[in-house]
Amino acid sequence: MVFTLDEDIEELCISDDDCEETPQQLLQPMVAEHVSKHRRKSSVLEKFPVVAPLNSRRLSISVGDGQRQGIDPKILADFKPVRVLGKGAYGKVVLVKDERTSKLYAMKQLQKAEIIIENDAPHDVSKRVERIFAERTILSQLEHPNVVKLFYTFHDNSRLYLLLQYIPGGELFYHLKERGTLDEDTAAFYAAEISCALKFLHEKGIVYRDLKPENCLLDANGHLVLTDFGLSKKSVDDSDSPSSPEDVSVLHSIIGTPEYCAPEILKGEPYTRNCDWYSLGCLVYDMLVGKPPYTGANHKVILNKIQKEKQGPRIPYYLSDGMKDWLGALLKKDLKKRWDVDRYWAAQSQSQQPQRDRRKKKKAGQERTSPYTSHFVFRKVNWAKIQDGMQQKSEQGPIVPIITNPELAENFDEEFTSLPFEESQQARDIPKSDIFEGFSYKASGSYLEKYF
Ligand SMILES: Nc1ncnc2c1ncn2[C@@H]1O[C@H](COP(=O)(O)OP(=O)(O)OP(=O)(O)O)[C@@H](O)[C@H]1O
Repeated sequence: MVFTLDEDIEELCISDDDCEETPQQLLQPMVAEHVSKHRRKSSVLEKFPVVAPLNSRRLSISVGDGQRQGIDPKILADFKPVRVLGKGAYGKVVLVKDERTSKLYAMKQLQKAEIIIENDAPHDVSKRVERIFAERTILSQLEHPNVVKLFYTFHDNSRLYLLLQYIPGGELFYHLKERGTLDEDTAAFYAAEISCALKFLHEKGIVYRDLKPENCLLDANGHLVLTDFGLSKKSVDDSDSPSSPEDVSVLHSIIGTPEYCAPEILKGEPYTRNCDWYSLGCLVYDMLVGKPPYTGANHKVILNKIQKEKQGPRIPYYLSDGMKDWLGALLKKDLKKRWDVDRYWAAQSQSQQPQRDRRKKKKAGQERTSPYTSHFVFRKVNWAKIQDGMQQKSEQGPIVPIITNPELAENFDEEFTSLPFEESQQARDIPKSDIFEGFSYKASGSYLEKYF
């Protein structure tokens, strides 16, 4: 499945003024103290109008509103707010406690008035609504140890609410601030857990598209959990052939954080699920070096920098040869030369390989056909254990968050936890809108029992 981005990307020209660093500076090793001082948040997705694709339809929602379905809908009064955990484009994420069961959840609140902006073109509004429904629908269909779980959704006159599994270890990069950079084995550990989550999503036809530090949380045992599916896309089929005519132009959208974004997306070209592997390369580069390969305030600046490099970013000399090789294979700016991880995930016997692949291999072309999971950087990784969830259940990760009391949200930034949550209770009513009808959802009884 190939997607395109229809963002208003202006004509892009290479200008020296846009570049903030020389290649030499890029290659300099960074002292941990320096890195931690300079580590910053990647840019937050702004609310900006989007143009709906010609043939876009609102995602069909299989589960109706609670009342209509008789599913015992939740209401806001069922939950006591405990602390603010974070902020997003349309509202806050608040740690809440179920008044009846005392269970903790992360409640993502989205303000309807921020979504339905008066004077906005109707298709812009419907595009935003579509994304919100997509997050709810996609999450309700997923069950993976490295993907956040969704338990309930509901709405009232002013807001939409997603009741998510509370991930108490906070953002991975919160811990990185204290450490500066990670060693290669630790980075490979997180890379492997993210890879399993991405592979799982891709197999379900979902492109995540928003891999960035803020969306990588640590659970109580130090395992990585992906959150925020507000930009992910589910395709009708999961084929990856760019030549399929109905594939192109299907999904148009805006990507929020340019630093971790694949060049084809920044250029507004068709893209595939492979864009997630480029983002993983950027994220791991950031873990090891202290910043992503290309930084800049907007798409144009970053794209200028990418275009200056022939193949991909220069990788610091102090990384091992194995890590340089792995990063280089994922950070190829040309989609055709980038490692097609989904395709070459594990070793295949000769007979399993399509005729086409074998011919390519003989020609020793640019495309990498070696199995991803057997790469040298993953030599200490037990893939089977991650994939069946045993590692996440029975072993601790390399960074174990300190949690004396989960209600204290000790691993979240004070910038958020110090915010009064009362403030987050004020929101403008949108009484007469039925655009959000069908949003409410409750996970199955067995699912709820399994995870609580
Ligand atoms: N399940 C969770 N458990 C704990 N904290 C969470 C959870 N989900 C989100 N957070 C915190 O809240 C922050 C914002 O959440 P999220 O990214 O889902 O919101 P968003 O509105 O989609 O943000 P954005 O506009 O950046 O896409 C996260 O970076 C994280 O720190």
